[in-house]
Amino acid sequence: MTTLEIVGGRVLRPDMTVERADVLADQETGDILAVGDVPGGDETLDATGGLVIPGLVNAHTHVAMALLRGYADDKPLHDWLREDIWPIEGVLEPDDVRAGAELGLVEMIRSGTTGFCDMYFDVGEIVDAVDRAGLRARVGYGSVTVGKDEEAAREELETGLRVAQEYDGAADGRVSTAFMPHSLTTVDGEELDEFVPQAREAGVPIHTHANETTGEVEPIVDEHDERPLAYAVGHGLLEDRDFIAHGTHCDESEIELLAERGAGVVHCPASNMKLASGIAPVQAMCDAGVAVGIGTDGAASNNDLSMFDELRDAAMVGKLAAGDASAVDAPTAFGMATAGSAAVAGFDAGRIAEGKNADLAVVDLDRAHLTPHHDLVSHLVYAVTAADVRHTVCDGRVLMRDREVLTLDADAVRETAERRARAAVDRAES
Ligand SMILES: N[C@@H](CCSC[C@H]1O[C@@H](n2cnc3c(=O)[nH]cnc32)[C@H](O)[C@@H]1O)C(=O)O
Ligand SMILES: [Zn+2]
Repeated sequence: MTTLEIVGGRVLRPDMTVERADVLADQETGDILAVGDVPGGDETLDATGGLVIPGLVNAHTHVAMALLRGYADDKPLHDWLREDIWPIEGVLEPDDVRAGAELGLVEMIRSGTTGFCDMYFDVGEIVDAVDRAGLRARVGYGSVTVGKDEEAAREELETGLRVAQEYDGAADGRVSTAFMPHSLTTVDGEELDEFVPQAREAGVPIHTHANETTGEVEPIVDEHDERPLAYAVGHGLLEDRDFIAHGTHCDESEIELLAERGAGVVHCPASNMKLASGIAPVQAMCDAGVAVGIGTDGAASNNDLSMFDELRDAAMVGKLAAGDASAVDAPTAFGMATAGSAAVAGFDAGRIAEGKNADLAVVDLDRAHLTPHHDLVSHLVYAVTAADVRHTVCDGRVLMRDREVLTLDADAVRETAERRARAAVDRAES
């Protein structure tokens, strides 16, 4: 057994209290062995002046879209996808997806994110990048069938199933998968009826975008005379390991349905604000007992992958939505982005406790904007930024030490991404 010891810092415990403690991780199993007074480890990380926190879990993103950051802004979802994003995604090559994924992974490691859920294409490239970068991920192929002929539509869904089976357990078990029909309006009900049972048989959960905009809710209500999430249940979705992205426009009956069935929701506040999609009723979901996590969505609708920005957005917009300054308080927000997101993703992470995955980050507290230390959970949600993250660890392995990313060559990743992004834009616009 080789061990990693994180020494000299304070530790955020699962009950959101902070104590002076060291953490010992087993680097073979990737689990936390002990928190408190621990024996010396084979490898040491210095956390003096820092706070050891569970690594953040970005429960819904499209990591390779880092390549499209700033490519198309200031439009609503429908136009943004159809006029800009889908056309340029149509010219992306597997090496572009790899370059975008690596760029996004560097940004995640730098901002203390240790796990994420991803929906995209060329998933093999993403899995390879995750394997080398050292993070934990649940990945899938986003199947879109709208506007496609029958054969192409079937191919999309078959690819989704094949990808979910092929990569489950990859990267020494750090990669898991899901079947990912893109949304309730871009895949139709009969297609779900045929493919959802096959995903169940394969034993993978199902992840889809749902109720993101009113433009996605209205057609389903008009055509089927039921709310989208009731429609989803009618087509075999929303079992307890399943999770939806957004849930921006959920009424009371849908919140109840999610709670009853145990399906998760990933709140993406920045994307919802930027595309003016709406404001998710997050406090009401939490009150009803819905499993809620937080995600950034892709960097083209955010425009960054820092979960610290997302935490602040989630707390702020949650208060506005509820008309109540006590809604989505700091411990609730931080819990959603760690244990909440981990539960939605199906990761045994999100808490610093014995037996949990050793997925964590160390935040430097000795900074003017984090002074004084009245309440460190408040700082994590309202004041910490990505640049305050000093070390990042996943599965007991150090991915970033003293702000240096160890698993990817951050400069080379940035140069390749810049070059490939330019070439992709030239192809898309020629
Ligand atoms: N199989 C499809 C790709 C689907 S991947 C998932 C898709 O979701 C898109 N996407 C990104 N953000 C959002 C969002 O907020 N709502 C819906 N779709 C999004 C993303 O651009 C990508 O096209 C194909 O080959 O074209
Ligand atoms: Zn999305």
